[in-house]
Amino acid sequence: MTSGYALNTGAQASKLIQAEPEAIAIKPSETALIVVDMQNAYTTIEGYLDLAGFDVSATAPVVKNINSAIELSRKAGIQVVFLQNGWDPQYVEAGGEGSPNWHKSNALKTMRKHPELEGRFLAKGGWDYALVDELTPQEGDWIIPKTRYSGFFNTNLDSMLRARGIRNLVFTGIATNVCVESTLRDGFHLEYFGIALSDATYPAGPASAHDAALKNISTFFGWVASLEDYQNALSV
Ligand SMILES: C/C(=C/NC(N)=O)C(=O)O
Repeated sequence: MTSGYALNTGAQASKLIQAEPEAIAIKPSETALIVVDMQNAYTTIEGYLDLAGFDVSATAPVVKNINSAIELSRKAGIQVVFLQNGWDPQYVEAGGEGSPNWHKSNALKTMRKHPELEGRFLAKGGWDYALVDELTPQEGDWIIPKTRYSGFFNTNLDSMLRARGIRNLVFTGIATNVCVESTLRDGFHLEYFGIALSDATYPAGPASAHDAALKNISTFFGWVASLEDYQNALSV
């Protein structure tokens, strides 16, 4: 009798990704592409990061590279996972003064400083919260809402990955030094192998913040590859 569910038999060939500090082998069925917070807030002029004073002028090539990574992943049978950051429109999920998030979130701080922006940043249902038009999830992709920097914190991400035997996480998205790094680090502590794509990620802050985050990842928490490295591995 067939149950209608596909079992992961583990018979798939490994793909070798050239990466820093060394090449890493992944099986597509045991790998997910994590697309971190590709929302208007982080990517688009007039979004949160832009209005809070961060430079988002060079995000277009990153969006294009993420699109390529998504298409390559879907073709290879790699699960695509969109993370989406934000809170309910009343900001209850953001935490009040008793939460460090209330004190450190530049979105909340900017809205407090400019009351005319109140309710605009990262509120579920709004334009700022929405994923960018260029990266629309398709059937079979997962969308995981989150309320803090790490995609593992207070979400179902770990159990959803674990249930499918997924052990490797390829990271794209914004920001390299905040939500990408936070999620990759939490993944490391949960025994996931994290690989950040250097040209499919973008910082909140200067290029040096991007470089430092990638250096930290390749030295302590995971691996760093380029989109081309990912493409080359999957095409073999
Ligand atoms: C600065 C920031 C980064 N978020 C992210 N997606 O990396 C924020 O959410 O305030």
